[in-house]
Amino acid sequence: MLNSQVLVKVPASTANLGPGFDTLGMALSLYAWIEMEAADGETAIELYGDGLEGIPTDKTNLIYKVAQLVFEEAGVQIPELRIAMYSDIPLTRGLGSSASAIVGALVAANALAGSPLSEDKLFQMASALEGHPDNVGASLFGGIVVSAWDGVRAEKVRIAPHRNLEVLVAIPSFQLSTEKARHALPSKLEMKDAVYNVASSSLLVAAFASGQLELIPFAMRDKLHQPYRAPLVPGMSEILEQATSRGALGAALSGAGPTLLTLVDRGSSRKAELEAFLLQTLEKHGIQARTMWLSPALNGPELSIVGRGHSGSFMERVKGEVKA
Ligand SMILES: Nc1ncnc2c1ncn2[C@@H]1O[C@H](COP(=O)(O)OP(=O)(O)O)[C@@H](O)[C@H]1O
Ligand SMILES: N[C@@H](CCOP(=O)(O)O)C(=O)O
Repeated sequence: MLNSQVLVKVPASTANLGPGFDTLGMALSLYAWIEMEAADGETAIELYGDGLEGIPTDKTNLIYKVAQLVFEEAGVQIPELRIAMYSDIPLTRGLGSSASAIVGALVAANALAGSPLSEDKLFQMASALEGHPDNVGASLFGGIVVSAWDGVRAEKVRIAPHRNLEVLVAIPSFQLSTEKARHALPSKLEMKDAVYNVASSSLLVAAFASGQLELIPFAMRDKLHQPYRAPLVPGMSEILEQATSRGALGAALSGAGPTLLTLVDRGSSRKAELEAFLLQTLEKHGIQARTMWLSPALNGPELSIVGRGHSGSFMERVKGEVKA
């Protein structure tokens, strides 16, 4: 049965976590909301929130296009849509905004069509659309997600994050597209660097799975992508080298950057020192940034079916002021 109007809250994500390039992802407590319904007239797309300038509000919009792929797959026709989106996830900063938009659109459109597609099917579609499964896996399943995609099929295992894990991100004011940061990568690697990353990434996954947070400083090191991306983010090398001596369990470029991510023990007494270190180091290199304390998000998308005759505005529903 088709639903009339749906609202989806979807988490941001951090990909790679250092050595797990295109493989590891963690959902973060920073969210985007997408509301979708069949439009009476022409398609209308409303964007709320800061920093969404430049995102198209016509049928070239990513959310609209992804929704149509779901309808095609499901064999239903809903060509005209009303879409509203509000997002706290900064765009093009390495916090998975595109993955959140894709996952939110897939889940919303599937719900609108009466949920004909399985969660696994949505994961396969999301991985193919994003081109790598790490961000979309985290946004879709929540927690820490280890995934592998061979270009045809993606498989994943979800790990519940340790309750003491906290996340501090430093988000530079400049944008860096994933596409540009992927172009900085070499086409060939030394065998010793590949071995280093297989070892680090495997150890990191085992540390997360077994709750051995004390292994994170050793395991969260990378020679596969971060050294090549460091010139794109002034101050990054210094932060990655020194963060563990300033109170972090580990530090990494978040996704393709430019955001820098540190994992922190929730009970640490050195949080203020670490935060100041991140901001001062970036500032020393001429980079304005803001910090945010986040937690791993334990769940993937939260879906509400907005009943007919509902009252209130989209933003009131986002803020939970109106019961959907
Ligand atoms: N809600 C959205 N609606 C439409 N397009 C979006 C939305 N969110 C992100 N995008 C697209 O994704 C791009 C950012 O993706 P990307 O470069 O991978 O960075 P990141 O995913 O790290 O924020 C934006 O420039 C925009 O084109
Ligand atoms: N594994 C990808 C992750 C990109 O993440 P994003 O949040 O920057 O889109 C990569 O490192 O290129």
